Amino acid sequence: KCRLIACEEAWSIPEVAEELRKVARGPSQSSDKLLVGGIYDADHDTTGYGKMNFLEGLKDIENQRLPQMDEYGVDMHLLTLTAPGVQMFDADTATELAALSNDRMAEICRKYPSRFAGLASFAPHSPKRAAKEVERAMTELNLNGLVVNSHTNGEYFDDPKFWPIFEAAEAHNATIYIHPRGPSDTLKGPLMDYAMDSAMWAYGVEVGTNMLRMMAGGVFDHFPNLKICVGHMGEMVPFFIWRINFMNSRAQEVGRAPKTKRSMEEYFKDNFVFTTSGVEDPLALRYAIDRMGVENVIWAIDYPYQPMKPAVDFINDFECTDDERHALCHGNAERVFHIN
Ligand SMILES: COc1cc(C(=O)O)cc(C(=O)O)c1
Ligand SMILES: [Mn+2]
Repeated sequence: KCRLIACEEAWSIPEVAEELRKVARGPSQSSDKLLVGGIYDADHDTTGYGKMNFLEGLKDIENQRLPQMDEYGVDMHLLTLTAPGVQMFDADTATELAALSNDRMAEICRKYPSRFAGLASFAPHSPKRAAKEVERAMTELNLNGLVVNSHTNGEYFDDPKFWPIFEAAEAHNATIYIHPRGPSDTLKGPLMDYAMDSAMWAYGVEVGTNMLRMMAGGVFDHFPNLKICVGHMGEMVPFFIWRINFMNSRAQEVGRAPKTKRSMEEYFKDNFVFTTSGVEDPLALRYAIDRMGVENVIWAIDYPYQPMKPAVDFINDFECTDDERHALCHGNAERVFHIN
């Protein structure tokens, strides 16, 4: 039996849930408010999200999560503070709750060192304090990397204001997992109907847009050793990478896009890894492995938003070599997230 480490596993704490409940009742116009209302203010839910009641599963470790991990043979969950994390709060509240969440996460990892690892949160809208939290998380708390939920207040990671965070991440060999959230105010336009604001479509557009802005904006020329992880089979980028590369190269030639030292394909291959979270499609996985290299592909469940058993069956039934299985199921995760 292959060791199974699931690498996009959502979790939350009561203090963050309570703060999100206040956001749900507040004036925010963020596209995330639908989901936040449905999950954290479900008794007032007007959006239908609440019917899927994820909140118990998010806060739980011992009652459901661990027993299911035992039942289905999942050795570890790499925990992340679930989207939108602390990014809808003011910078001070966000900084405080990120630290509290990281402390709680570290406690769980200390209590169950062979079952849980964790990605630390930070407040991107307070970059200097975020860089300090990165250092604390990676040294004092001994956590396994970082997680952030794409944009903050509509700003993307090609903006140099965020670069102190990348400096700290690079210095501590901390991979940053860029997880989705609803589309920013400038992106959301036609995405707000038919439930397209959610994981069905806009989540991928939001993260994919952030990824391309980073690659085309030259972030990896400034931070050549920065490692980014994304979920959902690479947020559509692996399928589109030929066209992205061709059109960006042409844009650079005619001066429409800034010159970069390396190509979009090279940045995606060298500075990104991605997980299978929420895309349980064997053909998509086989393409991703063959196109981007198996060392860049990591198995994940996306619990509790995806049920655990189908995601385990998906990877156990996937046709691959022993080396590929080793890489997908735990080898890549151990390397990228420093898991023993
Ligand atoms: C933060 O809330 C989420 C909701 C869902 C969903 O299935 O509705 C999926 C994800 C996710 O893909 O991580 C996150
Ligand atoms: Mn997720």
